[in-house]
Formats: sequence, C-alpha cells, structure tokens
Amino acid sequence: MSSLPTIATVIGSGTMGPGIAATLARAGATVRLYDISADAITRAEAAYDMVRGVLEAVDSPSAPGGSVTFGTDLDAALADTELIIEAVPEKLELKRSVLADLEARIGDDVIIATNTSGIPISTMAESMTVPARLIGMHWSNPPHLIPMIEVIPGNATAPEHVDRLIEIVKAFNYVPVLEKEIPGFVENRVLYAILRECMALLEEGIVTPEGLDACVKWGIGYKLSVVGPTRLLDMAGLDIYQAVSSYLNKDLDNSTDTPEFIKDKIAAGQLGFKSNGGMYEYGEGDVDAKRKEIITGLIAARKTLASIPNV
Ligand SMILES: NC(=O)C1=CN([C@@H]2O[C@H](COP(=O)(O)OP(=O)(O)OC[C@H]3O[C@@H](n4cnc5c(N)ncnc54)[C@H](O)[C@@H]3O)[C@@H](O)[C@H]2O)C=CC1
Ligand SMILES: Cc1ncc(C(=O)O)c(C(=O)O)c1O
Repeated sequence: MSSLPTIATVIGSGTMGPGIAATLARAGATVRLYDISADAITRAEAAYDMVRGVLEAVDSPSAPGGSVTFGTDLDAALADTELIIEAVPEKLELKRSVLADLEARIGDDVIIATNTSGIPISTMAESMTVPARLIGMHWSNPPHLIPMIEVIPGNATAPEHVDRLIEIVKAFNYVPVLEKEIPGFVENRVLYAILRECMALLEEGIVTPEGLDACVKWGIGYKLSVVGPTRLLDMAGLDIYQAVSSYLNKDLDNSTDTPEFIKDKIAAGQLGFKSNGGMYEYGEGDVDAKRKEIITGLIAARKTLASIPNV
C-alpha cells in the first residue's frame, strides 16, 4: 500500500509545477495542477507532455493509475486533496495571499508544502490560521529529475506533518533531507557559496567561463556527485582540510551582494536562456539544443548514480 496521497494539488504551473505534478503522478497519485493564469495552464500542458517523455527515459512508473489534470478552478483543484504543494513566484506577500486563499477552502488536516527557495517557513506561517500545516518542501530544478527534496519545518509545523511529508517523499522514491530552518536552506546555501566564489574568479579574470565550468564539472562536481562533502573529508584526510583551510578560508570571496558584472548583464537584458544570452551567447536554436543536452545528461547521470553504491 503506497503512502502517497491519493489526491494532491500543485498551486502554480510555471517552471516547477509541471515537473512536480508529473513526479507525483508517476508514483500513482491523482494530481491537480492549478494556476491563476489560463495561459500558464496551456503552457503547463505542453511542458507536462515533455516531462513525461523525459520520465519515460529515466524509469518505469513506480505505480499505476497516476494522472495530472490542469485547471484554473481552485475549488475543483482542492476537492478532497490531502497535500497541497505551493509553487507560486518567490514573493512573500504573494505566498501569504495564496496561503490565506487556500486555508479558506480546506480542512485543518490538509498539509501545505511550500516550494519556496529560501523564505523562512516560520515567516510565511505567521499569517496563517493553521500554521501547523505549513512545511517547506524544496524541490530542485528540474524537479522531475533531481531526486532530492529538502524538508524544512517551521517553528509551528506539526511533527506529524513532518513525518507524513517524509513518508510521502519516500513513497515516490525521492530522497528527503530533514533540515532546521535557515535562510536559503542547505542546498542553496552551499550552491550560493560555490556561485559566489565562481563569480569572483570570473570577475577577477582568474579563469574563463568555459574553464570554470570544465574545472567544476570534471573536478569537484564529478567527485561530489559520488562522494558527499563530509565523506570527502575522510577520503582526503581531516589533516589536509585543516592544513589548507588554515590559509585558504581567509582568502575566499566574502562579498555580500550580487557581483556588479552580473547586475550589468541583467540591466542589459541578458538573463541567460530566457533571453538568448547571459553568461554565454546563444544563436538560433542553441538554447533548445542546450536544454536537450542538459536533460539528456541529467538522465544519464541519474541512471548511473542510481546504479552505484551510496558511499
Ligand atoms: N525555478 C527554479 O529553478 C526553482 C524555483 N523554486 C521556487 O518555486 C516557486 C515557483 O518557482 P517557479 O516555478 O520558477 O515560478 P514561475 O514564475 O515559473 O511560475 C509560477 C507560476 O505561479 C503562477 N501564479 C502566480 N500567482 C498565482 C496565484 N495567486 N495562484 C496560483 N498561481 C499563481 C504563475 O502564473 C506561474 O505560472 C518559487 O518559490 C521558487 O523560488 C524552487 C526551486 C527551483
Ligand atoms: C541558481 C539557482 N538558484 C535557486 C534555485 C532554487 O532552488 O530555487 C536553483 C535550483 O533549484 O536549481 C538554482 O539553480
């Protein structure tokens, strides 16, 4: 008997919503994907078809009978739901407004899991009538391929909801990581520490973007995909870590703001894939090709990592 919710609802069908919905459906859940925008729902239906194709390449469904329906009718999306996953834009007041709208339509026993990238759960819960129901459930992009989810209770989250969400994440064969609440949570704090150093190295002309990507991808990226950072210390030796950190830590970048060259790019409308140029330039068809290469690579890496011992 699966521990998955029979019915789950995803609120917000943008970058993250369709992949989240597809992942739950592939494990047998009946998922309702809701958005305030009809255009977003239309885009989500196309995105879902693409995501299903990707999931077919990863593995077979872990349970039959799952489905995703799409709509802009909130009451229909919430009927008999056990779990709501909120994935609206990263704006605190918007999330608070959505939470209030949801709470007015659901029973006290329904869990709301927020996919916020780093807004403290306790802050979001302050305005809720049942703050115990809110819990952080941070998926990583692309959510249908990155099989790790951060589970972050707020200071009012009911322990039974934490246990239930961890059970649900395991039921669709993802890896739940239970964390204490801290801005950015664990994954993005580590990612943004890495990105801060990377941007400083680029800004100082120490390495080219191509060289930096090759160094991180084939060096620490490759190694850390097999050996986690804590195990890596045992492999390298804590004495080595002490020897190097004693002089290197003080030299690492400690900027507290976004680098100026990044701000300049944003001001010039250079946002990356979404504007055909950012850290790299993209010609006709290049972005679609690069997206396909990334997905293909993530599928291959996921299948390989799933086939090796968890060291
Ligand atoms: N994009 C990413 O790489 C990741 C994003 N997240 C987090 O997930 C959340 C969603 O992010 P994205 O999917 O990138 O956002 P997005 O902007 O791509 O999509 C958000 C969707 O929410 C809809 N929406 C806006 N107001 C709404 C409302 N009142 N009710 C229902 N739907 C509404 C929009 O129409 C849009 O379709 C954010 O909190 C973000 O920080 C988490 C991990 C990765
Ligand atoms: C660069 C970057 N920033 C934030 C997030 C997030 O968690 O919202 C991600 C991601 O999940 O991939 C990211 O890549």
